[in-house]
Amino acid sequence: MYAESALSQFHTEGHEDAFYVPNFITPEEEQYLIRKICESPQPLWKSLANRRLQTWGGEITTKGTLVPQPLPPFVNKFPDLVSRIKATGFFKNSPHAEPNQIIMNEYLPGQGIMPHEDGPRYYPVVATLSLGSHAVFHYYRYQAEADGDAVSSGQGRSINMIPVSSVLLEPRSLIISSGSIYTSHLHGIDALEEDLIALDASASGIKVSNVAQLQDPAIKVSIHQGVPIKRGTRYSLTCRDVERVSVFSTHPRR
Ligand SMILES: O=C(O)CCC(=O)C(=O)O
Ligand SMILES: [Fe+2]
Repeated sequence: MYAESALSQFHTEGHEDAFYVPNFITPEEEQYLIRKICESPQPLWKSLANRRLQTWGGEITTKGTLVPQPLPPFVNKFPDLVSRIKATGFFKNSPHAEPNQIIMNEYLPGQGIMPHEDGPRYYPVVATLSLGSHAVFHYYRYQAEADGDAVSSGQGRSINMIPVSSVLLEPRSLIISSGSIYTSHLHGIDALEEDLIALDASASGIKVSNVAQLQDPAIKVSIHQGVPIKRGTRYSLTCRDVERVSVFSTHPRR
C-alpha cells in the first residue's frame, strides 16, 4: 500500500480528490495491452454513437447488480493492473477492496465523452488508465440554482460548463477520482482532434492542473512550444468496484 506521504505527490493542483499517477505502466505493458485489445473478438465491442467500448468483469443489470464474469488475464495476471491499483490504497474501504469491473473505451481522434456522473452503483472511487494517446479530462460541477443561466443539461440539472479542473491524461497514466469529485461532480472529454494546453494564464489554450506532473517528452515539448497536441487512438480502462454482485454468473466470453 502506498503511504499517505507517497500519495501526496500524485495530488493534482486542481482538486483535492483527483490524483494523477504518470507512467503507471511501462511502454512495453502499454503495447501489450493495446495488442490484446486489438486482437479481441469483434462481438465483444459495443458501438455507441461516438465511441466503442467493451465491458470486462461483467455487465450491470437494470437493478444495479453486477453479473460477474472473470476479468481478462491481461488485467489481473500480466500486467497485474488490479493488484497495482489495489496497492494505491484507494479501494481499501470499497466493498471488494479492489475494482471488479472495467469499462474499456476506444476513442478515435475527434471522439469524446459528454459530461456525466458514474453514479451510485459503484463505490465512489474510479481509476482510469490511458493507453495509446492523451486526452484532456474535465471535471464539472452543477450550476448552483442561484447562478441563473442554464448552460447545458444532465438529468434535468444544469451543468456549469466552465470546468472546475482539467487534467491532461498522458498515455500510461492513471487518474483517480474519489470523494466529492466522484459524488457531486461530472466529468467528460471534449470531442476534439487536438488539444492546445496553456502553460500559464496569459497563454491561449486550456490550463491543466497537472502540468508539473507531466512526464511524456513529446507532450512537454508541445506545451512549451505552444503547439496543439494531436490525438491518436486512445484506449481507456475505467476500473471501479460495483457494490452489489449477483451470486449467479454468466459464462466467460473468451
Ligand atoms: O475514457 C475516459 O477516460 C473516461 C471514461 C468514463 O468516464 C466512463 O467510462 O465512465
Ligand atoms: Fe465516467
